[in-house]
Amino acid sequence: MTTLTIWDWEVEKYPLQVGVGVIIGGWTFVKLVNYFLQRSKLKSARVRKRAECKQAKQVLEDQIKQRNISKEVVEEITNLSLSELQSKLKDGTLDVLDVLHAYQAKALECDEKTNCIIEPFKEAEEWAASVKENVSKDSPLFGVPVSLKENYGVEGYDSVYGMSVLIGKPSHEDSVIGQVLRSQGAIPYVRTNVPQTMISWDCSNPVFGATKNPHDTTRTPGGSSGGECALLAGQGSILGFGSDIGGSLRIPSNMCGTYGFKPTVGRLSAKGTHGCTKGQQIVRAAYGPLARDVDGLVTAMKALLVPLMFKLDPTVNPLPFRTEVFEDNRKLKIGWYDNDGWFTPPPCMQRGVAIAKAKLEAMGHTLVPWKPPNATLGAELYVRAMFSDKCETINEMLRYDTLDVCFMIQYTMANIYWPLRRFLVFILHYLMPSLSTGLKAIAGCDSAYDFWNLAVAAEDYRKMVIEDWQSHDLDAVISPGFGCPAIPLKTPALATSAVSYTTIFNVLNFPAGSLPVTKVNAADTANMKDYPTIDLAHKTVKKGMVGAEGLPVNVQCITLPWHEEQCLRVMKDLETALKA
Ligand SMILES: CCCCCCCC/C=C\CCCCCCCC(N)=O
Repeated sequence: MTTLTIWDWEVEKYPLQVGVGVIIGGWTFVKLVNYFLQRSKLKSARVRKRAECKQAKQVLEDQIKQRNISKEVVEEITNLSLSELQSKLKDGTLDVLDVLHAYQAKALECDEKTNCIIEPFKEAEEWAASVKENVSKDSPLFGVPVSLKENYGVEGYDSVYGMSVLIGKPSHEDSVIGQVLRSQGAIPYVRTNVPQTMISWDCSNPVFGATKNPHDTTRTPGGSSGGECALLAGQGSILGFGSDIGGSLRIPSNMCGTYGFKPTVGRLSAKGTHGCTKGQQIVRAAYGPLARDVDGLVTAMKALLVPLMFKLDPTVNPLPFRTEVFEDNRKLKIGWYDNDGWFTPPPCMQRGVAIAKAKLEAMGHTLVPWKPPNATLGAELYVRAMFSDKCETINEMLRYDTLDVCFMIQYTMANIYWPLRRFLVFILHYLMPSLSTGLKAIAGCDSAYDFWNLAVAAEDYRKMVIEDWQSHDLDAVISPGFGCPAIPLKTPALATSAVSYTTIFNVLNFPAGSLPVTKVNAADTANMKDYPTIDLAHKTVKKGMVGAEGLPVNVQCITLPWHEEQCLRVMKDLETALKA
């Protein structure tokens, strides 16, 4: 009888070992082949998607060339404020199509510099014609071109947010915000870039690449509504719409010197929008406007808070815009803080608050020191909620994908094996306490029981902060716009702790807006010599501040839930005082 030998093994002698070996080897081989096949499928999808979007931009560019619209006209139109543009569209001095064409041209110019646009809407021209035909000139957004963050669903377009697995899965309907905007005469014309997963304050992904800051293209525009703010700051948009689950409307506003407003969750509809944390209900995403001035934010809120939105999405609070609250001129008691005790912002951010405080005081308001108690607990609750599923939803989506640098640190921290995590949490507690807290919190929840307790802890935290706020009889609060101004591309993930200035108002679900107050100056950078470098985040910010002169510095205005109009009123007062 002949003996079957495999690599000198005699099968008859070791049948079990050989059998197990063949099964394990075969399984590994199949898994590996599948892994590489899936990866290459996703790579092809990315290549195809990029090519399609590039082609759509090229088609638009060719149309713009044919239209022969002069650079002067483009500048003239795109330099108008929203209220100027509205009145010229209304009285017919400007035509809806000319305005659209000017913004399309300007948007492509911005994109060339910052890579802020994913793609133009092919139907924009058609939509503009329909507005001219069917929408009254008295409608609040008659003929106003608007840009949309990529996670707003638009029929026929896929919302990918940097996850290749979502390519080729288009939305079947428009978001409610998109529908209301169009009913009010607005014309969506481009969709803008975001960071992979949108759980990052940078703005890059493996599908569309990195968006850059128009003030300094070596720096981040912030995120996750980074494409929107880069476009607004470059005058390529007059009104944009984004989302905010940790500062995504306010962080890029701070980095790009634009205006952003995050309402209470449920004031504006989330229906028809996308994101990978939809199942996480402790800290929910808010949707809101981005603009070039406070009036732009107010116009957008007024245009959206209408019966059509309440009908299309009966889950929102049917509260129309309360103009009497926005226009009230009662003097207010406003709390202020420039350090939350969790992350030390650089001097420019503290100077921004000092400027805002002085301006508001000069207007007759009373400013008192106040900060949300226990910012460390606020940060911990935020991270634990965001990763309460132990990152499984995202892990599943990214299984065969290329990981972007903007999400690499969060991903790695969330996926560390538990014995190593425990060890690192213990060691880092003595070396870098905030990183230790973050690493512990990012482990998420072990059970539904654990998740319920987290929900209770978040509720208790909200109650405690509201009580403290009310015991000081505050109408509003001002704070740094973020933990730092724009830092170099690819470095935000190393300074994630700086998000505590914005994430806290997502945990609390308070309305919060961001507006520019000043720019980084030479004294600010010189004062960095005393800046603490206690951990990686502070070190990253200190390094990032080199050469930061001229970058925008924003402040945040915050009010209690559902007091959007009062928040916008404080922003308006501050803007007026700054411009005086
Ligand atoms: C708030 C404290 C951060 C502790 C640092 C360590 C853990 C990092 C984990 C998650 C941070 C998520 C940052 C989200 C920024 C999201 C902006 C947005 N989409 O609204």
